[in-house]
Amino acid sequence: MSLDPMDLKTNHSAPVLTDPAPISKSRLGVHSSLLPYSPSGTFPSDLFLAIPRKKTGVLDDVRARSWLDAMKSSSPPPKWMAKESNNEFSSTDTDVAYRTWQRQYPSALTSFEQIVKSAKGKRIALFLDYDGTLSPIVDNPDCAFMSDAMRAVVKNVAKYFPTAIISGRSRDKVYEFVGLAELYYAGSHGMDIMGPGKEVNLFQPAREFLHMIDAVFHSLMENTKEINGVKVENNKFCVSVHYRNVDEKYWATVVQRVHEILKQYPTRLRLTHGRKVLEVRPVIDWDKGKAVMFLLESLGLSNCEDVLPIYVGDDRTDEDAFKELREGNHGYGILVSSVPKESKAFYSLRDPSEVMEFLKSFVMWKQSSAL
Ligand SMILES: O=P(O)(O)OC[C@H]1O[C@H](O[C@H]2O[C@H](CO)[C@@H](O)[C@H](O)[C@H]2O)[C@H](O)[C@@H](O)[C@@H]1O
Repeated sequence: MSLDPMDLKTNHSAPVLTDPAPISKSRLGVHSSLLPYSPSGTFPSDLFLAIPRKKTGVLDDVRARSWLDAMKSSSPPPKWMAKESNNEFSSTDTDVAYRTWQRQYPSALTSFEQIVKSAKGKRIALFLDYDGTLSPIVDNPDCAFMSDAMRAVVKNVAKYFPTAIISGRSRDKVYEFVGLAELYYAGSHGMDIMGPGKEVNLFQPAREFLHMIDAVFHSLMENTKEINGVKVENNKFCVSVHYRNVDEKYWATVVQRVHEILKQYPTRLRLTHGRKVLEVRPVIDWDKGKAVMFLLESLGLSNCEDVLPIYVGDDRTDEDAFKELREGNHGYGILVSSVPKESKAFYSLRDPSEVMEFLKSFVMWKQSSAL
């Protein structure tokens, strides 16, 4: 797995890039998929037009500048610069730092016995993130394929435990990558939930944003098209703007173009920051954590006493699920990371290959306990 520089920082080091005007509490719990979409007010009709921009290229907005800072602070200096300033850690230092970190976030592999002990008499529900968890991080998001071996293991594990894939990707895209009809899928960071079988929509809390997100996707495509390396991905209820392949000197331009679009929707859309990606999302009180709780409820597994939910993920958006489980004293979050970082998870795994080992262990444990 390629090491993502973003991992070198803790989750708390970068600002949270959210819109300041969250949805009102009165809408909490309301299935807004049941509400009609109203294109009034904040939805400009001329979004497909390129937006006139300043010639200077200097970021003129505090918020846009803080986005850029977050992108930069989550990337290490180039190797030559690190060497010159004597900043380069030896691999021994890195190993020591990782082992020290593991005291706080023990390996889920070495703690496997402990995990299954606490699962005794309980029903386990598995929640798996996709990118960086089931598939390695790669330069081209369209080529983030999971291995056949991983697919076989996920298929096996789903025979014994209800299993859901929770991803920032569109549900269709992640379904296409995973290809297992027997799973639950929550795409768009949990905003598009489907049950096993063919097209069983369970919940789409951001349905009213569908047209807006689509328009923003096209505007972002238009407004970033001349920036080399940018990739805009339509995730149905959110949009990803990837800058992994953009020269760092153009990151400010990426931010500026995203900001130009986003400021048209000051109360409707917000920006979050993932692994070399900016993500435009609706302002609704919904995230991967809420999706997990929704799925547990739908599965009739929301009784904490006899259910052990386990969530495996690598990204900031997975922290919402870790937090939900930790605060509800409800199962375990497992962070996938090959470098130390702060998390609400309980355990850790280094990379997707360790995730595969962990899932295999579950299958073996279940098979042996059925003998
Ligand atoms: O919730 P996830 O399943 O982890 O999805 C999060 C984002 O993953 C993808 O982007 C990331 O993986 C790409 C492929 O390895 C990588 O090129 C990119 O830099 C990463 O940010 C996906 O493309 C995004 O849409 C997801 O939101």
